[in-house]
Amino acid sequence: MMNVERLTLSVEGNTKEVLHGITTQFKQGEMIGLVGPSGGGKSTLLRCLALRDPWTGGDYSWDDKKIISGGGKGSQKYRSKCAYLEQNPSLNPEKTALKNVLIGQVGQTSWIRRVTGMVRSDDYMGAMDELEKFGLLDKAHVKAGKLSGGERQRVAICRALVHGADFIAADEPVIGLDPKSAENVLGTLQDLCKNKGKTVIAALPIELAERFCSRIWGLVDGKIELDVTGRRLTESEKRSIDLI
Ligand SMILES: Nc1ncnc2c1ncn2[C@@H]1O[C@H](COP(=O)(O)OP(=O)(O)OP(=O)(O)O)[C@@H](O)[C@H]1O
Repeated sequence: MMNVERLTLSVEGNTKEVLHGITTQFKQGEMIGLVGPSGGGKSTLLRCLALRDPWTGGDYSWDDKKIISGGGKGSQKYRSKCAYLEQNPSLNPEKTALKNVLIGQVGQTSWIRRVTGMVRSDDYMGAMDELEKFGLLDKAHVKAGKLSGGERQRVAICRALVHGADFIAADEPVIGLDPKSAENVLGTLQDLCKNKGKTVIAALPIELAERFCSRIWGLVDGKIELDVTGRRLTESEKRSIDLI
């Protein structure tokens, strides 16, 4: 169980509060769709939950282990358990899919590993196994710059898992993908939650959130105004969070 208490995030020298004391809980195996109007704070919340941005205030615990107390960013040990997937995954276009997976993501893996590129042979096997599971074995030696959007996103998911992610925060992970690739990526994330006990929170258009997620958070003006499990939103709920 992840417990978020009074999460606040201020920017511009603490003069502008973007997240206003969010308190919530989520658990392993959940896939949560984050919806809401533009500028409501979705990306900011995802970055905070994935320990990429320091919290201005609040407490964060996982299974009763305190990760953040009164603000801050948490330790590298926990950061490596979280992955942050961007719209456009930041892969090195000159390196192969395999190498990108092995080296890891900024924030999730240590800089030494990324600078030296040093890997052990069992890391190599683990990465190839994971690429195979995602149907990317034939792309392992292709440079990331030559992969399609959906393939790049799946390489990024693979990379997150190889480096031990239990929690994936995804910021509009399928924007710009064709419907089939989008389904493929979201199906992959759904499967990780249902069958591997991973936790995913993803900013998504409402139609996709309703189709793929077990729970929906409506974020408006830095607050979770709606929290619905196991069903679609009603018209009046959609209206209440400015979606229609
Ligand atoms: N570092 C920053 N400096 C100044 N303002 C910021 C910063 N980070 C976020 N904001 C502001 O916080 C608000 C929330 O931004 P955020 O990107 O989290 O919203 P969002 O819901 O993801 O929007 P969108 O759906 O358009 O991507 C916006 O008004 C944004 O301008």
